Amino acid sequence: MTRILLCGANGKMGHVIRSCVSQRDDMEIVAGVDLNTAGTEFPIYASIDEVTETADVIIDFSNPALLDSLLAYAKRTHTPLVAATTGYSAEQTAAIKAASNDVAVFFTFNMSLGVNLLQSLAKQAARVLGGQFDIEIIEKHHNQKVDAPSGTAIMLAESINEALNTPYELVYDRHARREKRPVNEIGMHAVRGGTIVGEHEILFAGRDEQISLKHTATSKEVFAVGAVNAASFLAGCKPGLYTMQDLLRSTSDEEANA
Ligand SMILES: NC(=O)C1=CN([C@@H]2O[C@H](COP(=O)(O)OP(=O)(O)OC[C@H]3O[C@@H](n4cnc5c(N)ncnc54)[C@H](OP(=O)(O)O)[C@@H]3O)[C@@H](O)[C@H]2O)C=CC1
Ligand SMILES: O=C(O)C1=N[C@H](C(=O)O)C[C@H](O)C1
Repeated sequence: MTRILLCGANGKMGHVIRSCVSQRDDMEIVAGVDLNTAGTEFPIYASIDEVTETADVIIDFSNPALLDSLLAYAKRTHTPLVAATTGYSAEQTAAIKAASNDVAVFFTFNMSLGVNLLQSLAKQAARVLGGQFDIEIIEKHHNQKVDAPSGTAIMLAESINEALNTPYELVYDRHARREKRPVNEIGMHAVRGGTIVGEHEILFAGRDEQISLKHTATSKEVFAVGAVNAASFLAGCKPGLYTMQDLLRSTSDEEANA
């Protein structure tokens, strides 16, 4: 039985993770961390330092404000961490990666299978079209989202830059500019409204032709299933930085050996 410590346990994703775990007989949530400690079937603490239960893995869908104590706890207790929160500064992202020297960390800004494929398709398109087509990333999310642009949009832009010979500049705001668009930039656009779960489109716009790559999530379950599978994979892993690619590889290895 894999024992989970769930950070952000009373948030939107926290509730979907709880429902997802309740449908599995190989996992249980032993404790939670959240600013809202309203009681449930397991104890929820306001601070991670108050947690007394031992867990095999942490799943974090909370807020960047928790990061320092979260990483300290994971390292101190040698508990692998599935890091799913977004909105980090560059320094915080570097701290997550550095923590993986001491403890297993699964880090991605998007737990869905489809976005993982979108990332490689975007890289492939950028290799062919870079320097000729303008690249714009448009993401759409619900009106409760606090960070912009989304972590996924940043992750997609970084993947595109890995594929290009010279990285493009990420441009977040053109409202004060009075100049034509140079080709070596990626325009980043965040739309917020209603209950949109999550949409990411990469537009490659060339002369008289356009290619659009797009992923739409229609429920938060796609993220929860990915995170719970990642937790099951990560529990017991040695220190290191793990991504969706590692999870997919382990799943296909298991299928091949079955
Ligand atoms: N990687 C992925 O695939 C996905 C990532 N996410 C990311 O996960 C995060 C959570 O999303 P969502 O569930 O929608 O957000 P919510 O705001 O609904 O949930 C976050 C929860 O964390 C709590 N919280 C805030 N600050 C702290 C803190 N310092 N310590 C402990 N708990 C805290 C919040 O409490 P309170 O409400 O009182 O502030 C809230 O209950 C976001 O960053 C989001 O972008 C979301 C979906 C998919
Ligand atoms: O806040 C959300 O809801 C989501 N956040 C993630 C992000 O910022 O990329 C992933 C997903 O699109 C949902």
